[in-house]
Amino acid sequence: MIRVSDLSKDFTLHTQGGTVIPVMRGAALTVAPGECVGLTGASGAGKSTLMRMIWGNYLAGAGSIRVAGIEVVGADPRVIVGLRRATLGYVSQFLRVVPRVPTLDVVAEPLLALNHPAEAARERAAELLARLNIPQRLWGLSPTTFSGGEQQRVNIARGFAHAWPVLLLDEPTASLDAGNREVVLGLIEEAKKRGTAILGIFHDEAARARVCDRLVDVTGFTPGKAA
Ligand SMILES: Nc1ncnc2c1ncn2[C@@H]1O[C@H](COP(=O)(O)OP(=O)(O)OP(=O)(O)O)[C@@H](O)[C@H]1O
Repeated sequence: MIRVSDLSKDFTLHTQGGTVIPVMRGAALTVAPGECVGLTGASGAGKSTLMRMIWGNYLAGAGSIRVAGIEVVGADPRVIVGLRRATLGYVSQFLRVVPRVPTLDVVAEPLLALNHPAEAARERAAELLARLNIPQRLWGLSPTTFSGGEQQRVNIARGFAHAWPVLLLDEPTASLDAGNREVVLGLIEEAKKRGTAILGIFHDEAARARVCDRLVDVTGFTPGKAA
């Protein structure tokens, strides 16, 4: 479902005399349906950069990223938008939302974008919000004023609203209490069972050991540090 091959990336610091920083060389990995692969490597090794290239936010310098058979490197932005709508989900570390949109709609939005009936979309959103212990009195409010942990749980609910066949998870259990962490691990396990291909960054080692089938150390793709 995800196939990365011979991927490289440099950052050019335009505000600092155009300094070019090579951050990735020859990155390669695959994630099969129903599999969860964890990215490891020290801070700064390039885990987030690799994830953002797959998501289509960072441009790759060279190489190939195929998500459900679609080439992401050099893709037209419309292709990326289409891929994200139906195929590729992403739970980032922080929730970014349009202000004033109620939480229930924030979570239902991916389903509404796929033309699911509004009532069914909101039902699914409510089910996830309840499961993630967001009090019902908050559902009608914008999550912009929520606590960090509440925002993260809204983000996770949104990330699991649609059954995206491919899912990117950036520290989904960070800063969650034990009960909510358990809920998130359960959601990940359910997604794997229905065949979702998952690529994740988990600093929570116990969570990683529980849900990941394999680990890929990105240090092997860091220029000058290759094993
Ligand atoms: N937008 C950017 N502009 C310039 N350099 C960047 C940018 N984003 C990341 N980098 C550099 O790329 C390298 C890899 O960073 P990245 O955030 O991918 O590491 P990471 O493995 O996810 O680290 P962490 O575990 O600390 O989140 C670092 O040296 C970082 O400074």
